[in-house]
Amino acid sequence: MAKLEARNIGKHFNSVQGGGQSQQQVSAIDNVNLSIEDGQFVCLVGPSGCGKTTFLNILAGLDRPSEGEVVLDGKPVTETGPERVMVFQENALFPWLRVIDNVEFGLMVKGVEKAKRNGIAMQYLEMMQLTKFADAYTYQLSGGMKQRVAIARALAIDPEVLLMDEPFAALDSQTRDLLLVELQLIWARTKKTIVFITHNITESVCLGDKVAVFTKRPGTIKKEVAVDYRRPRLPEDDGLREYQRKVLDELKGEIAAKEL
Ligand SMILES: Nc1ncnc2c1ncn2[C@@H]1O[C@H](COP(=O)(O)OP(=O)(O)OP(=O)(O)O)[C@@H](O)[C@H]1O
Repeated sequence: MAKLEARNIGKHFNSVQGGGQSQQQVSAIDNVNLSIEDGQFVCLVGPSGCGKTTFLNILAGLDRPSEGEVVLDGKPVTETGPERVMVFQENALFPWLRVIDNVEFGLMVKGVEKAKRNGIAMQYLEMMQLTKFADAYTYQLSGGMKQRVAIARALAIDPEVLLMDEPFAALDSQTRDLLLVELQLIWARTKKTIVFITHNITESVCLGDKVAVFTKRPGTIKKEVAVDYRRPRLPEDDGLREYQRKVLDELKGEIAAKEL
């Protein structure tokens, strides 16, 4: 049985036009089907505006589909739950809290007592090589460090599924390359199921067991490219080129040349 399954998901939004004069329905995604195994790393790629974030929000239970259903461990998902945690692109940390308090936050909400949550948070900060920065405020950190704090905060809650919306998009390429390897090591250690949106084809084949390629809006999955290559993978690995080409071939018809 799949860990997480999207069945015929569609989503329409009502968008207001002409200063509120008329309403138009925008179909963001249509008939999206995706089956994700326990512990699998799945990347989602597609043209801008094809509905990837909409789809991830629906997997998280942050939004409801207009059609279809999401099934987690055989049960329909109707709302958010502690077993699924989102990691956003940037600016998702609380700037008024220290790093350690950010990582402890979800545990505090769950009612875990102070000493225990501090121990758990320190363990994840150590995993992310941020122990020295536990007492720093987030404005004192680089972009890459902030994203590592965000990942530590998500892992500290011990979710079964991590839903990551372009978490490395705002990083410089050197930091991103380091985090690509770190994330694979953490994933191997924690055995989480991960769904990861990216615009970057290299990133998608470096991370994913499979890459689901979306069409342009209304987005639907046109192809799943399986990436059967050793880990940890480095973005510059020659063996990943054939998978990059496969993903690119699928994307070509969907994307304006300037986006490639
Ligand atoms: N709350 C909303 N109300 C109206 N339209 C919306 C809403 N959310 C998303 N949309 C529309 O749905 C479509 C898909 O948006 P979405 O953000 O999911 O795409 P995306 O693939 O994640 O885009 P990008 O790659 O640029 O981040 C877009 O046309 C967007 O304008």
